[in-house]
Amino acid sequence: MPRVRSVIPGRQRWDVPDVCGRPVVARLIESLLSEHEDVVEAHANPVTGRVLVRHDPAVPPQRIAGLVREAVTLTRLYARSHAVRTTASAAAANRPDAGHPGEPADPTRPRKLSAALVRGGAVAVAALACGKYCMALLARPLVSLGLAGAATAVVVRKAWSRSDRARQRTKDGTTPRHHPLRTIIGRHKRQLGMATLLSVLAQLAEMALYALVPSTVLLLAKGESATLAALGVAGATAQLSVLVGAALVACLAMAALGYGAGVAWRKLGQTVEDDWRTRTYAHVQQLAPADLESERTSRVSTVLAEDISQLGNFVGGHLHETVQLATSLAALIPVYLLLAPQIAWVAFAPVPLVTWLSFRFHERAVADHIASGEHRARLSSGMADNLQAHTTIKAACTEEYESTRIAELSREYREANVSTDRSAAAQAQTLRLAGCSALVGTLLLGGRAVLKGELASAAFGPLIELPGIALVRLTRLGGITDQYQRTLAALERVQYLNDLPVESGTEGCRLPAQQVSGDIELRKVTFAYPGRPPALRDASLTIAPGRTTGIVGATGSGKTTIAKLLLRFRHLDEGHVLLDGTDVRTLALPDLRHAIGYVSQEPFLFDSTIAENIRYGTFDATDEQLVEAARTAGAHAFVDALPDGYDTLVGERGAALSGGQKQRIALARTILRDPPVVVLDEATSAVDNETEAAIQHALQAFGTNRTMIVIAHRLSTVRSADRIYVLGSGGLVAEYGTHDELVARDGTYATLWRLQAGLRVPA
Ligand SMILES: Nc1ncnc2c1ncn2[C@@H]1O[C@H](COP(=O)(O)OP(=O)(O)OP(=O)(O)O)[C@@H](O)[C@H]1O
Repeated sequence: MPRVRSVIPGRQRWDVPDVCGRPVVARLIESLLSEHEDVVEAHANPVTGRVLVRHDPAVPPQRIAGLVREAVTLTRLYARSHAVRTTASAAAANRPDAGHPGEPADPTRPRKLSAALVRGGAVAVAALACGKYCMALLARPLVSLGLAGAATAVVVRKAWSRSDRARQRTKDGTTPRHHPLRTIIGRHKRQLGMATLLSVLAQLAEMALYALVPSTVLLLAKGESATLAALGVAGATAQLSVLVGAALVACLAMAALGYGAGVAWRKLGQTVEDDWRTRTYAHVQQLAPADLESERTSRVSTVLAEDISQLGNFVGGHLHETVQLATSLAALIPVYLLLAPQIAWVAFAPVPLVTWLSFRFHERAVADHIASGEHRARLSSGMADNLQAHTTIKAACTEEYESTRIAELSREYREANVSTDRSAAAQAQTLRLAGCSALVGTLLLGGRAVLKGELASAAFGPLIELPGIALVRLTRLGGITDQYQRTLAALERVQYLNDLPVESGTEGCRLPAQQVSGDIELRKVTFAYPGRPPALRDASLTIAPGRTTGIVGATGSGKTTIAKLLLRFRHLDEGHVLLDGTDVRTLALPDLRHAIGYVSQEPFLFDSTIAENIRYGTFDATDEQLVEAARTAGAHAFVDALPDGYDTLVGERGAALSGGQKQRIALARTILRDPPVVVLDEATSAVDNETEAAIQHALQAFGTNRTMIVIAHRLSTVRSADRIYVLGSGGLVAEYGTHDELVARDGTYATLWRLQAGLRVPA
């Protein structure tokens, strides 16, 4: 049965065992899901058996789950009615191009096969019947080139529609206004023009060189070149010098222009990548925290790193190849038509075949690479886990077990690679063979034409090797098309991220931090995280300006959520959150966030020095101010004791510091900012009681005339607060008062206090 792995708004991942090892089932499920208008993209991986469905986030997840189950059921029904393979046919299924045993046959396969047979038969019959007439027709250059062109177009079109899973769509499902390439290149059209020009010239220089070498050999054989003599260069020696000189110039031009083109394309690729990355990153910075939270961090960073690199790599590498291919074909066809029209057909006959083979082999190579990529991913994650879990491994004495496990993964990866490499080598040589057949055919027919005197050897000689250049480039067509498809898919993901709405509200009412008194009120607030029951239900409380207010309560009672709503990290569903009597939704967002300093339970430290971390957000603070803030946060003593003091590097996410030290650095950062309202959300939960008492003592002066909201589980943290709220479930205020009042009331707080103080709790 299909099993859901993860559900987040707009995306679901499923484990569908039916897909595992069955590409046709995977394709069927993808197309069944993609038919639904709510589904933006469906991808079924026959290697891992996973199905990824991207959908309109407004559609309830249950509906998408229903669609996935329905697609799996339909596929099974289809499999039962169409693909009961007999043992005999299973033997045939072992062919590399056959599907997985037991998987439903491609529904269109019998029809396709018979249509192909009919078409092939018809062509053969026609060829036999027409015989000489057909050959005469083919010998007409425009007819043969037209046929080769049409056949190539059919092959390309078929391959395109087969692999076109990443059709570009805009968010509302309409066709984009610009061609995707134009969207990718953006405003760098001049750079594109220059790179294209250099590519075209480099390609022409290369072709000239390939034409000059046989011309020189011909001159040596014949003793004179009639063409050069007609141009006024008399004598074999002079003619040889001219040809060799021209070859040298072509050689230099090819190298110089090739260098220029390579640099220009790479530069363009880098520029495009840099442009998209800077723009997208700036956009991501502006996203609302709720939107960013709903997108997985790993997904966003994959888009920012890999997808944007794909755009740059395609422009810098594959677009260059495409221009070279187009130039070689565009230059070759007129040259042949002009100089040797009678052999043009044989020179270009392999074009559709090579194109077809290129696509066909590429599809197989992709499947091979997916399989070996899967093994590589398993090996890498196994090794990463292993390295991270070294303490656990040592403690459990499982070193040998782990070594064997990694060796097994490595062996599987090696075997997958060996078979991939073998088929890659076979494919490369088959393509080469197909390409070479053009050379042999050209030699045979061209040679006969020369012998019969129908074709001048001076015209035939330079042409022999030229189709080879185009055919070699053609072998890359499958790869280029695949890269283009991948680039479109990457562009779609990048654009999706860029289409996420930025945080609104920069234009609201102004409230400069100096004018904030810090009067805060939650009025009948109801808020639920997407797909969850309300975290706050009709919650109301007031926080007096310039005072310290403690908020305590059971885990999950909504304490942090109150802070998030105050900072507008989330938008409430009902009610009001007021700062100085103004609804925070109407305040200018920068003003609101400048007015409130927030220290979370798990503070984030950047991979830089302690001083830089404390200064983060108050970059112009003096050293004295920095040390003073660290003192107030109880951080100075331990920082001072470090060999590098404030210049100590804290490591990735502050890995080189203890939890309590990190918290004190984060506290110092907020203290240095000096905001009129401070929210400490379990900000000292990781420090020992003694240090916390010292921090509280230091914070007393800092908290004077400042609104301090202290969220804590440890009641000693809020003991000295002017008012303490005790939250029940859904953020409802169970009781409030000062510490002494609450203890005297003998309610929830008093019970908790006795528990934490180690006093006996009445039964
Ligand atoms: N990003 C989120 N998505 C979905 N639900 C969430 C999210 N963050 C919190 N919740 C849920 O909202 C409720 C309130 O969470 P909140 O973090 O405000 O509680 P808390 O009182 O601060 O808890 P703790 O004392 O454990 O820190 C919890 O049930 C929690 O599971």
